[in-house]
Amino acid sequence: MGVIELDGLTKDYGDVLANDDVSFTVETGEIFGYLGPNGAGKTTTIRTLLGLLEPTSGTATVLGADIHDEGALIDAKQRIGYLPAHLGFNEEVTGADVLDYHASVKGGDRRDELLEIFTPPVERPIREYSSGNKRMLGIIQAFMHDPELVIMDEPTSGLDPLKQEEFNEFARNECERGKTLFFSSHVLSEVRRICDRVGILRDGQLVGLEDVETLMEQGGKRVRLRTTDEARTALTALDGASDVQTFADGIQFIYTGEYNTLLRELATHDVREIDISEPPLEDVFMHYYGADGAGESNQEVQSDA
Ligand SMILES: Nc1ncnc2c1ncn2[C@@H]1O[C@H](COP(=O)(O)OP(=O)(O)OP(=O)(O)O)[C@@H](O)[C@H]1O
Repeated sequence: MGVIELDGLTKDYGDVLANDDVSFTVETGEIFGYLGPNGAGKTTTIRTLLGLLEPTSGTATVLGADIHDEGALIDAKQRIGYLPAHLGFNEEVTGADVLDYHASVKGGDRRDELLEIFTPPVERPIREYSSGNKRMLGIIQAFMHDPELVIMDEPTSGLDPLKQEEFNEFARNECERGKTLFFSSHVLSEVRRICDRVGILRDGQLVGLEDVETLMEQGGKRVRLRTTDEARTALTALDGASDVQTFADGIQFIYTGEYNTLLRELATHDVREIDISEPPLEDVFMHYYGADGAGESNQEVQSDA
């Protein structure tokens, strides 16, 4: 049995179908990234998994507990850490007070160890915290009772790049210790660095479920070159060439076709400069995010019109 299993999970808010028949399984020891643009329905899934929202239909289990079974879910939550997107700490108490309370409810064996890595000013009242300090306090709270599973909604938002990197390293170490991490994100580069597998959500529907390596392979290569007009026409007509951009003396395109075909075509032209690299993750995800490959922003423009 998976650590998290979703089976046809659906949440209809009335005017928005935020989760539409979502099914997937997260296995023990995985770092699973739950990806999607703003408003895709990630938070809705997370809150449903934790029993904070009632699904319209479908079900899920978390550490074997059915989300409709309140008692079982309460027991399971002793072994789950949760980092919400919006940290609703009482602003008047100190960070230490928050951690003391959490320790009294769920335990806090790892508190000191975590405070060595994440460094909120625990003696100060929360109202004096920056958003990064609040996030670090939230991370400590999520992990301090050494849970088997940690569910996080945008865990690195507000952290500076150095702390983000420390979080990534910490997450990988947790995974090696056999912990399972499930987190939502739209920061694609962090997903590349730390996730084993991703589920991609768009308009409430799961549109992709891949391991990260496969995702990157499917993304092809970005080819950028300076060449002649005639070569530009021939190269961009190749099977597997897409997202063509033209510059004054060159072109760039994404290539998912046969490498030998590309190399043979290149050899027949005057190529003055060439760079073949991994495409930006945004491009890899674009065909999942956008209905016609054009992406969310375009859809928003259309719907506003
Ligand atoms: N309580 C609610 N009542 C009505 N609609 C809601 C409610 N909560 C969320 N929604 C809508 O459901 C959709 C999914 O929202 P959700 O917060 O789950 O997305 P998300 O992927 O977590 O977005 P973000 O990355 O911006 O946090 C959005 O269109 C949102 O406006």
